[in-house]
Amino acid sequence: MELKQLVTDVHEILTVSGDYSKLTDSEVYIPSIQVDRTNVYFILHERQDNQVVKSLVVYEDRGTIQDFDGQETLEDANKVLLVGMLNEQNWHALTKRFTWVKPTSRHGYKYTFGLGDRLGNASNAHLRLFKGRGIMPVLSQQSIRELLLTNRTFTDVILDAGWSVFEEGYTDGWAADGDHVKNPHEVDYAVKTGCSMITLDCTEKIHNEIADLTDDELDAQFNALDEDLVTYFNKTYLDKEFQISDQAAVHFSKKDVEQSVLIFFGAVEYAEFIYHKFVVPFNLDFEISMDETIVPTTPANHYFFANELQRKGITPETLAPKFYGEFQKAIDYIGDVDRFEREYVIHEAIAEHFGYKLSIHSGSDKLSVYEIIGRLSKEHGWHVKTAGTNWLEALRVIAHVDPKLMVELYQFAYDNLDDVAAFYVFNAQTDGTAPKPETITVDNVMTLLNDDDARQVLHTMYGSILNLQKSYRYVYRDRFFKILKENQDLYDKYLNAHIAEHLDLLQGLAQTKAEVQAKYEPTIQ
Ligand SMILES: O=C(O)[C@@H](O)[C@H](O)[C@H](O)C(=O)CO
Repeated sequence: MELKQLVTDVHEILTVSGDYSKLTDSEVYIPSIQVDRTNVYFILHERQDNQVVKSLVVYEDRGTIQDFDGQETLEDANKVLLVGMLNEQNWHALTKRFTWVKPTSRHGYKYTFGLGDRLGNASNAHLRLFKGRGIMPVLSQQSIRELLLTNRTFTDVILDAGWSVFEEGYTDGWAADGDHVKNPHEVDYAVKTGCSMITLDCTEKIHNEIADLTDDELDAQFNALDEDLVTYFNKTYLDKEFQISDQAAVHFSKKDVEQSVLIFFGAVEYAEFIYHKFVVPFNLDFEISMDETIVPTTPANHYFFANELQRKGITPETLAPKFYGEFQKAIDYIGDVDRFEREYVIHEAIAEHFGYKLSIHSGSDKLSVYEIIGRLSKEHGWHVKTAGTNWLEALRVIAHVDPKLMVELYQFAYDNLDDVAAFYVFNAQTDGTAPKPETITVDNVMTLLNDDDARQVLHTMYGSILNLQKSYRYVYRDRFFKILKENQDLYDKYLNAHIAEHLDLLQGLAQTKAEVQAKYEPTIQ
């Protein structure tokens, strides 16, 4: 790029008083322009080999610009024009000048939505969709499992999202979720790399095996606890009914008390430990999740958990119970929707009573229940987490642009599904109903992205696909990213339709799955 031309661009920006629509240089990405007195910052988009190459342009006082890392600079009177990469040093320098570029707590935002961008190239499209929607995007939301499988770090994830925030000029606030962190080591890592939020996954502290005990065995284990605990739990809960709202009450039978204690109390104590070690000292936005366990969280379990947390002085920002029915990855809700609604009313009342919001995990594609969640949590707010399904939208681009490659990817994913057996639990893994690869051709490959079982196979196999090597070279990764880079507009269109379906239902802009599908899906065929 021509530095003198960029100085001319800066002067033009400074003279047009905020109306950038007629800027001469079309490589200046208009949403990114920031002017602070006579300092100017923007992202330059240069087209090379059908791809957009992005650079940061800074025009600042000579005395202050030093903390940026420039590849090229040019002096202009008492100013310096600098062109640099979208790297960590430059992002930190920008966050000192524009606080909104940094992730922040969800506290005070009524509706928040986790986007889980596994590839680091979906946030621009997401931000364009979220502008003006009144929902805070948790752009950076990755589980430790995803980091391991994609070979990324929390720093990579935050930087990818943070640069998109700057590029799109998104000043309304965004968050970074260290998702499904399970032990102090992982929490520490999330906190120190700048996550504004953690999701403490209590799975390993939840004793599912208790649910299989007979009544006598349950009773014996409960009564083997120290006497003061047994007395306290019985006195507080046994045969008590807690009226938590006009519509909702929670009653504790003997079994409810004993199961709640033996299944969940260890997790309560663990949450207390993490709270004092990390949440308070680092002023973290705190979510507690118990969704990836085997036993559903009954209303009694949920009330018990929340009440014990409150007794310890802990109010998380959000809490994710395991709701009735199945929230499997990358497909719609499985279960009786009416019963889901009846139980959701009680979970919502418990959350409101204790002062936090419900968090809906594995939220991608749960279009059959979003109208319910949006309606019942409208007053108090909600947090919904997608489960990395932007990856499937990326595969939709591959299927569209290079169907032969997509046929190959599916064959590979299908044949190597054991790779993810230790990471994910899902139907398609076990029931053998996923389409047989020999039935998939370049002509029907697109159907994979709309087939539940095929979606699950592809959704979970991202790590194996991206990291497969032969002779020390990636087999798919480079081709995959090249296609995405060359077709970012198509990818953005798919991303937009996918997430917009969720948001419209949650926001009450549509009432049924069929309605949002009819609205968005014809646009992505
Ligand atoms: O694949 C993952 O580990 C994540 O996408 C995970 O499913 C996600 O963070 C989640 O659980 C959201 O509910």
